[in-house]
Amino acid sequence: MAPLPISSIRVGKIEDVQELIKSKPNKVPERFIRESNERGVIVSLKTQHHHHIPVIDLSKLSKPHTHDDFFFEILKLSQACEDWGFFQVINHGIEVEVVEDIEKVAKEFFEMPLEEKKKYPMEPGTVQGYGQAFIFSEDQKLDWCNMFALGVHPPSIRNPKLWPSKPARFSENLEGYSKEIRKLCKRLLKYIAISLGLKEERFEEMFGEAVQAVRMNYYPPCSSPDLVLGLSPHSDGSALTVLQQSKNSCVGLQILKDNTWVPVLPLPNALVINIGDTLEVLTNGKYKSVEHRAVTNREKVRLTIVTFYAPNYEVKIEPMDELVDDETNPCKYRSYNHGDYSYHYVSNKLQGKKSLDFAKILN
Ligand SMILES: COC(=O)C(/C=C/C1=C(C)CCCC1(C)C)=C/O[C@H]1C=C(C)C(=O)O1
Ligand SMILES: O=C(O)CCC(=O)C(=O)O
Ligand SMILES: [Fe+2]
Repeated sequence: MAPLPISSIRVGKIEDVQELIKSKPNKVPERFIRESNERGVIVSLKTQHHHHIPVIDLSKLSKPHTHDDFFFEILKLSQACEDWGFFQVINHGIEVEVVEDIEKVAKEFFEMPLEEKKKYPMEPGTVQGYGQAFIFSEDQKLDWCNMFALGVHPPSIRNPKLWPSKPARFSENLEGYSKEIRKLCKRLLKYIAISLGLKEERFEEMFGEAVQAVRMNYYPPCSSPDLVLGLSPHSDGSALTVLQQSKNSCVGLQILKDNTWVPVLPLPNALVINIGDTLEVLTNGKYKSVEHRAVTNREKVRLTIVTFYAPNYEVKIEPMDELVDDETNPCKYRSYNHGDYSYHYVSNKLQGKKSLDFAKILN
């Protein structure tokens, strides 16, 4: 996947949000202020009667007591993927230390002086390194967030110069964490295949050497959270995304359901999973990639660690034959190469589900 030509992109000054609040804690620069229709309203969990995203107990799938337990959980999973595009997993089997260790080094990374973080810059037109991704013009609004993103697997997508030497255990912890998350993604894809009535290796065989990337999002507190967004609305280009919210995290992630922004309540020791654009295409729209965004709050920092898991760039993507029926369920997306979609995805600003127009067959 070739980077964009840097010389053609003028993005203006991108202020570092952590530095901004140190020097002017009560000021929100114009470039962060959203139009009134897109502002991040914080939806209180106490006063609103929300439905919450489904919770899947993975121990019921890996060690079911009965056949019924297994199939009930698979049914819950298929409903979660169809109706929500999001769910949380509990009893996922990843050791608490692995989850805590990555959070610790991520926090330490963001808390280092700017000069140190600037050694790993995200250049305009690229998506790896420290900075703000998906900015392509001088008048584009900025998110109230600092990001650090790295390609992890296969090794060919890594840029070793961007793997930081400080904090000391950053790379070691990220390697360990990524191995565990990769195993989890493979397991989830097996269960998702079963939920679709497919053989369990279907996705693993199709994906080849899957691409895996990580993005750490650090949302500093904001004096006017109602004017800004932590992260613009988007769907993920991946097949699956795994999101870890920091321990004792406040609510920040919201998903768009029936035209309402629904907050995702952080649960202890749970991971949030969402269906990406690639699974939406493969399932011919049966499972949906759902638009989501992050909002900020006045008091607390929020940190999330997000893994994108996707097929190898060489893989041809198209709705699976089993999920297409010319009469009752016609094909909604064209075939394309996953590398081309990745390039398209990262060369456009985050804008709801717009990236998927790339693949839609318009009637
Ligand atoms: C919100 O999405 C992203 O930040 C993102 C970026 C992923 C990537 C890196 C950080 C480095 C290596 C390449 C890659 C593009 C995977 C989303 O990635 C999605 C988009 C596609 C397409 C995909 O495969 O993952
Ligand atoms: O930080 C969050 O809550 C959302 C992050 C996210 O959606 C992303 O990084 O793609
Ligand atoms: Fe996302």
